[in-house]
Amino acid sequence: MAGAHKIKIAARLRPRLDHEIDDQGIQITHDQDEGPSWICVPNPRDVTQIFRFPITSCYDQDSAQEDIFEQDVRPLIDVVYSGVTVTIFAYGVTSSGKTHTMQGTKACPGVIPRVVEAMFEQKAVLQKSNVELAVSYMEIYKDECYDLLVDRETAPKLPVRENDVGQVFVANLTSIPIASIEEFVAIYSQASKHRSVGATNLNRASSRSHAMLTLEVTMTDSLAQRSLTGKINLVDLAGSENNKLTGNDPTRMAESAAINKSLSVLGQVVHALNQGASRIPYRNSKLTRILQDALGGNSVGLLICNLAPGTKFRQDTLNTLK
Ligand SMILES: Nc1ncnc2c1ncn2[C@@H]1O[C@H](COP(=O)(O)OP(=O)(O)OP(=O)(O)O)[C@@H](O)[C@H]1O
Repeated sequence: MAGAHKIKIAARLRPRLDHEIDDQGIQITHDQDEGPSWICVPNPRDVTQIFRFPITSCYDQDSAQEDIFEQDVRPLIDVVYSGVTVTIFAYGVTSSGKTHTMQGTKACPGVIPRVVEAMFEQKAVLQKSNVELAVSYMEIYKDECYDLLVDRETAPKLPVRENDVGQVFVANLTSIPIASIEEFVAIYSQASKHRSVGATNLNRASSRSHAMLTLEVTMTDSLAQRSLTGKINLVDLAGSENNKLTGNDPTRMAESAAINKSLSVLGQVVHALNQGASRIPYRNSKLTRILQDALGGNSVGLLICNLAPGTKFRQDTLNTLK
């Protein structure tokens, strides 16, 4: 799906919110022909200079949840069912629209509910008895992994291990079989409550951790005695941090350092993969270490850069796009 690139990059600019000034700080322009769209950001130090970033999959303020799903996400469902691991990330500063894009609302469902629906639709098309779906859900907070499908009060930090063939995995992570969308919704809403309980206990907001929801499909051919497993990881990344706004609170500074380090390593990994580099720095953060198999090999990735409009986000937008 991504041509020469292992990880496709898409961008989505959210609309201006009611309390925000309409200063048209960040713009999207389209070429007349079929070429890429351009995200245009004035240099904060010299507004006569405009940085232009070409992005093939570009969604402007008026784009709908279904646009991004139909164009960039739905084609990946078949890829998952062919036994491949797919990972979709939402990346961007706080309030740029990551959660809206991934989760959405009841009226405007985002990537997660649409993926779940499409996974069940595809299951119904295939031989039902031989196809099983399971869900797991975890978060990475300050470079440690926590299971969101267990009670947060007692949840231990989960260790990251490597198996005999060098595959990295999170040990003891709960995986629950799901037979219907309703079952998924019940498990997911309970897990989301765990996440907010954890947030209160640890004095943090949920956007200060990375949340990874995984749907795994196992297709068993009993005659041939073989099974095939495909996976889709849906990752709502922590908001990238502007250190100037973080203040001197030691807890916040430690969170901020962990978030920025893991996001910067993710950026380096995506860049190295897309350049075909021989050394990929997966080991430099837990996020990329866990996703090592999901990012490399035959896996497929989609990184959605969420952008907030307005002049005050210019520097953050430049950091995201660079
Ligand atoms: N495409 C969109 N259309 C309409 N409203 C949007 C859109 N994207 C984001 N919003 C609104 O903008 C606000 C911020 O969005 P959201 O909470 O998704 O940001 P976020 O990047 O997940 O923030 P955080 O990092 O703090 O979790 C919310 O009120 C959301 O409803």
